[in-house]
Amino acid sequence: MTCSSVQVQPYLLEALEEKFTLHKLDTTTEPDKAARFLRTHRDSIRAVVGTAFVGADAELIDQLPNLEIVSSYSVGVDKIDLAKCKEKGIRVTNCPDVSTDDVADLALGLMLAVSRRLCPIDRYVRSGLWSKLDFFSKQFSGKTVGIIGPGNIGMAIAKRAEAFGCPISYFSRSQKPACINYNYCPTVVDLAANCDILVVACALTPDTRHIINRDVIDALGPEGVLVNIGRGPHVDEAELVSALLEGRLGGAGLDVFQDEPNVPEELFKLDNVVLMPHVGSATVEARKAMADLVVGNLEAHFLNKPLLTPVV
Ligand SMILES: O=CC(=O)O
Repeated sequence: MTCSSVQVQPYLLEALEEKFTLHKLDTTTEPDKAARFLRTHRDSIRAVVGTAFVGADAELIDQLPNLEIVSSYSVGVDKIDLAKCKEKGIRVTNCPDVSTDDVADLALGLMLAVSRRLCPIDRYVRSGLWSKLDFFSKQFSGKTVGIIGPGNIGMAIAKRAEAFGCPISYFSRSQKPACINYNYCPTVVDLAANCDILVVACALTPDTRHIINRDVIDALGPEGVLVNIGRGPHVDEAELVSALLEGRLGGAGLDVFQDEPNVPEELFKLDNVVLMPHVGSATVEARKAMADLVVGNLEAHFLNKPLLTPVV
């Protein structure tokens, strides 16, 4: 089995080591080392454990002739070549549901942090500027929240925002019966034009890449806030950065970036932006439950039992 060890809890590594023969592919080291690793282990590897950052692309899959399953320590499976897995009969599992509350909590945290300017005001206090600080911020309660992708996470965000008295609008390809109390917008531009805070909560697919483009940003406007807890490539980052620098967008709360771990440096000097290092699901509780699913899926596969959370 191979495991990308970036951002993996010791708990998961220990469980994998106890139950399987684990080879750790450290993707942060030089490419030569990774190539050597694959040459050494390619024939014995029957399972890959991926993460939200490193999955199994066509190149990796092609190098592993005996690969049977990719068990991802993530909800999103955008780093796995699903078509290739289907074609080769390789099973794929992910970790749905167990981090929904934590990701939704972080989305609300980002909305509150940007609206109430929590980070810059905290910095003023720490630097002894209590009496001089500009402490005014914008109300969050009652603001219209627009959700792109009313799936499990999107609905958990909506439910929390409703408790703050926020009317909810949403965009998805079709109207959802579960969203009967929410306002449906048939396009993302329409949604952006009709909300104060726009949240990206959909899966990353070829259709949703750059779903936040210049037109959407302009429709959200200089008072609008963008929150992204989805994936970096959902947003045209160059457009986002210029809109923020030019004051065409009111603010942003970002947990994900186009080229992680690289964050556009221009954002560092902006007080209306809150930056997180892709940690939506990174609570001890959620990551433990995710680790249990990764191991449970692998055990089920090797015992010929039904997978717990199959994707393919
Ligand atoms: O981004 C995190 C995940 O997909 O679990």
